[in-house]
Amino acid sequence: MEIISAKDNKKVKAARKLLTKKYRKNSYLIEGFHLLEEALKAGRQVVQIFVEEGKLEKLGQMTALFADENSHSLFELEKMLTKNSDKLRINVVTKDVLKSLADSDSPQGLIAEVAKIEEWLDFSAAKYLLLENVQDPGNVGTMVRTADAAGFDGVCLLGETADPYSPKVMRSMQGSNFHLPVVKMSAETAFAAAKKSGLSLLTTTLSADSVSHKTVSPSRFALVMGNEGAGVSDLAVEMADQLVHIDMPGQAESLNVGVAAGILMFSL
Ligand SMILES: C[S@@+](CC[C@H](N)C(=O)[O-])C[C@H]1O[C@@H](n2cnc3c(N)ncnc32)[C@H](O)[C@@H]1O
Repeated sequence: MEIISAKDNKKVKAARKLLTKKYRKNSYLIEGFHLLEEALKAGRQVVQIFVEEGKLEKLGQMTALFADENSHSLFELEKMLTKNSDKLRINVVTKDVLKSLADSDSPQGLIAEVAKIEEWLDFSAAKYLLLENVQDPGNVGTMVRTADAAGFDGVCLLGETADPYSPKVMRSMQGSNFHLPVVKMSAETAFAAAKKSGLSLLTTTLSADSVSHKTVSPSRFALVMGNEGAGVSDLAVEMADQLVHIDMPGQAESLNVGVAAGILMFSL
């Protein structure tokens, strides 16, 4: 198999072009074997892989572990790997080329292009996290990961919330997006649908009419977290069944949104 090195200027350029958003319709990039493993476990379709030279065998071993007849994409991947078919593109590159193609400084040996799927969320389960205009990718990814860890049933990204497919959000989700639905929606649709399905809308705000989270214990709820600067919208306040805050005995004006969400997701 051919190995693309930094000397193959044209090929490196072509690879970079393939990975740019413009040339990827309905797909996104992940980095590292761990995230590829999570994507494969979730049965996602892998479109192409850039793997560091010397790590092809690791890729083969890992994907072979997942290959089974119930998982078409994994089965295909394994078949492609062994038969070197051109359907799934596997590009072997030198370490420095991989680094130059990656978004992060340490892509951990691999970049994979994964096809997007249509995700759906109907609010029929017990616990949902709604992020309203949360802009920091690290905050968004961390909250999705925490929602997964705390056993939430889905996360809605409302308004101007950071794109879940951006490399930074993808990295900080650490594969949790493969465990629970992460869906973009308008705030109006999400609040109305959550309430219609009988969930209590718990809006976090530091306003004087909010109550301490220790006093609320809803059985099914949607928790609304707000923007890092402006907090939640007026609509989230109007539609709320309960306005809640975490008591802060110290002098800080507010908590980081990811920290507040973490406390609430593990205590409500
Ligand atoms: C930095 S705060 C926004 C502060 C904004 N000035 C306000 O009044 O809401 C960002 C988000 O973190 C959450 N948050 C921060 N501190 C909180 C607290 N003590 N209790 C509950 N949520 C909190 C809320 O979701 C808030 O919208």
